Amino acid sequence: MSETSPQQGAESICPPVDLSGDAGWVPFDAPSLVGESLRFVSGEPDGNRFRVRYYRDSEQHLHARIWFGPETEGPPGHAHGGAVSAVMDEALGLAAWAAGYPIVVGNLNISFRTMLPLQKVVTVESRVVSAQGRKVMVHGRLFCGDAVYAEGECLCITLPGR
Ligand SMILES: CCCCCCCC(=O)SCCNC(=O)CCNC(=O)[C@H](O)C(C)(C)COP(=O)(O)OP(=O)(O)OC[C@H]1O[C@@H](n2cnc3c(N)ncnc32)[C@H](O)[C@@H]1OP(=O)(O)O
Repeated sequence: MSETSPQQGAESICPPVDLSGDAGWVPFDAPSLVGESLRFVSGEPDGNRFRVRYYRDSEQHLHARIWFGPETEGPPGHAHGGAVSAVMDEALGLAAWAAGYPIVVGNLNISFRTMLPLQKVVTVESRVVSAQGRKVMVHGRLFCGDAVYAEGECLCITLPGR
């Protein structure tokens, strides 16, 4: 018979982090646009996985301020590539929605440029670069200061009837 020690299942919650936006950014309410379904990345705003806030700038481009917590670990002390990809999938897909295109992601190419240390606040910036027929291309970059951690090219496909 196994017993649970007091430490097990009682992982401590990391302290609050500053996810405030740049001057001129306006908070973007993703659930009011796409519903409450974005729980995988955005669902635990005070947890130890991801903490995310979305903003739009004066040109309506979507930005995400994101903290990668200890539960996103891949290589020791650094974020898992899947965690980075999940963030890019959500942020770049949401950028298309925010631009007026009801889409799902059809193809996502990520270049991992630099290993991302855990418990760091970074930014994802995005641009809808083209829209032809049902295909909407969104480019994005995950960075902090001069350090670029990942770049993404996201082909979004509009859903008929939405
Ligand atoms: C709610 C807010 C969510 C925002 C953040 C979350 C983003 C996500 O994670 S979405 C979930 C992950 N994505 C998915 O599950 C999508 C799964 N795939 C599908 O459902 C379908 O393949 C779908 C809808 C993308 C396309 O299928 P379908 O509607 O039959 O369209 P289809 O005719 O195949 O393709 C339409 C056009 O897109 C192109 N296309 C589709 N997929 C791709 C692809 N992977 N690569 C290149 N081109 C593609 C086709 O070539 C076609 O082009 P054209 O019009 O020039 O002939």
